[in-house]
Amino acid sequence: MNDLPRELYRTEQSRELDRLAIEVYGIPAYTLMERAGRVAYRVLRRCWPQARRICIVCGGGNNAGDGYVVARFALRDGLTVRVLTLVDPERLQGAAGTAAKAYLELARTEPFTAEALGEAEVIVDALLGTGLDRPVEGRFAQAIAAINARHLPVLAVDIPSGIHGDTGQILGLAIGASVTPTFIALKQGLFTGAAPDCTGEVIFGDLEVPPAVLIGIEPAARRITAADVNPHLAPRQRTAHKGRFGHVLVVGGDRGMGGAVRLAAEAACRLGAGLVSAATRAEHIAPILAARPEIMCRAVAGPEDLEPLLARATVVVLGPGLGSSTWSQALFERCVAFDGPLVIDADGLNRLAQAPPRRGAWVLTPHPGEAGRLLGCSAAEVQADRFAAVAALQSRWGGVVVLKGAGSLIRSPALTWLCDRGNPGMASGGMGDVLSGVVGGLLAQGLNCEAAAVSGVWLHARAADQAAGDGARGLLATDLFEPLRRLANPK
Ligand SMILES: NC(=O)C1=CN([C@@H]2O[C@H](COP(=O)(O)OP(=O)(O)OC[C@H]3O[C@@H](n4cnc5c(N)ncnc54)[C@H](O)[C@@H]3O)[C@@H](O)[C@H]2O)[C@@H](O)CC1
Ligand SMILES: [K+]
Repeated sequence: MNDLPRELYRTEQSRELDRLAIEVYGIPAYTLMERAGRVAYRVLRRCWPQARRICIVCGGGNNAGDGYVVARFALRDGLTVRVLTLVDPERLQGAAGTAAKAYLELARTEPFTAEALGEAEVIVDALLGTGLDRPVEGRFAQAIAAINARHLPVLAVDIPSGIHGDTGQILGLAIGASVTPTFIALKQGLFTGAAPDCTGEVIFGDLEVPPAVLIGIEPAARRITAADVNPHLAPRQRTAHKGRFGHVLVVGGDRGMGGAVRLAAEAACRLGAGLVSAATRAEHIAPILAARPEIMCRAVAGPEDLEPLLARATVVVLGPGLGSSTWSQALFERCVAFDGPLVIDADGLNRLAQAPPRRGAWVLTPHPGEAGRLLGCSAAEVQADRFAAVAALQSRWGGVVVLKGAGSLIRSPALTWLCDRGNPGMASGGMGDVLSGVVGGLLAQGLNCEAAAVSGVWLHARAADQAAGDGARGLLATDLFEPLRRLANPK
């Protein structure tokens, strides 16, 4: 994954890049297709070196053209190749028509049937690429369902058929691939929405297109890499003291939800905040202190009790376990007026939905359900276009917005960032509380909202990957603390 470029593009931009490569840089369309097919074939051989029987399923566009090139390379290597078509190869146009013709000079194709998948060991999905412009139905849907039903290794050419390249949404039905070699530019939809369940490993081929082609087309989003994060985590000076690293105040933990405060507060400690306080219900004080004596715990009965704490805080994390009582409402109202950076999560976001204040220096960290409540739509509608949702949230609420979920998105006034790390073990209670504390801990050390959100999301996901090891099921939020500490001190 580390070899992937960091720039992400929309499909219309990737088409423009193709056009520039062809028209301005003089690379013939068929040459690009040959290179795409060669990359895909190499990936196939590398992933399944023992496979001898390959089935290539082709649609009617350039994605199919890539498939015909793969078929030709496979034939040349003496593999048993079956090309199954959804569109008569004689009808293919342009470079795809050339690729189909070159294959037909060597061998025949057959119309797609589920039975014709026969004894295949690997299936190549060359049905639909970035030209997908409507929901998959009819024969295409039947073909995708039949391929998925085989549970065989599948290589998806450029993008799994049925996935929309801009949103990662499944339009109707999509191929579940094991690996997706993708070309020229990374499509932003490969890494979020439903796509992470469908792509398998994404492998990039630049098709030898000169980097100059990319100049002038502003990427739609950026993948976060270590290079974006580690410069913010420079080694500390020997003379450092805790007064230099901020004071995080975590506010939340209504009755029955004290754990959320403890998780956020400990996460802020683990990221290196100088001091961390928690303001919560009286009954949570003893258990939090027993578990983590480094956290300064204060019982708050109402907003007046917050005053001395807010006076000392440099950052407030508002929301973990905050609940929806009158106590919660009063604390919320006082804290959103805090004169410093804020992280708002969980119940804090639900309160924001009811009373819309707008404020610059904050990081909002909704999951799709909370994002839906803020935008007045369903979580499913948020998931259908996460890029649009995070942009709408940021434009309405200001600050920096983190839309959580596979392929977390971070939207600042200037940029959209995407995190392609993390694992399904993070789908467990308390993970969001840890993230809000991580971001708070980074803000306390002087990072701005964008840098804290980008770095926090990435460190949190990387910590979860390290903690999960070989198995995501059963991962606990507290398992992230040790790897977080390691990651907060990059070598
Ligand atoms: N020169 C280029 O432009 C290159 C393109 N490449 C390949 O070309 C692909 C894009 O090619 P195209 O723009 O021809 O698009 P596609 O190959 O994705 O297919 C478009 C065709 O599918 C039809 N279609 C769209 N949605 C459908 C649906 N739901 N059900 C049935 N049919 C549907 C369209 O009407 C159109 O005929 C890329 O994904 C990539 O694989 C690569 O060969 C690299 C170079
Ligand atoms: K495809």
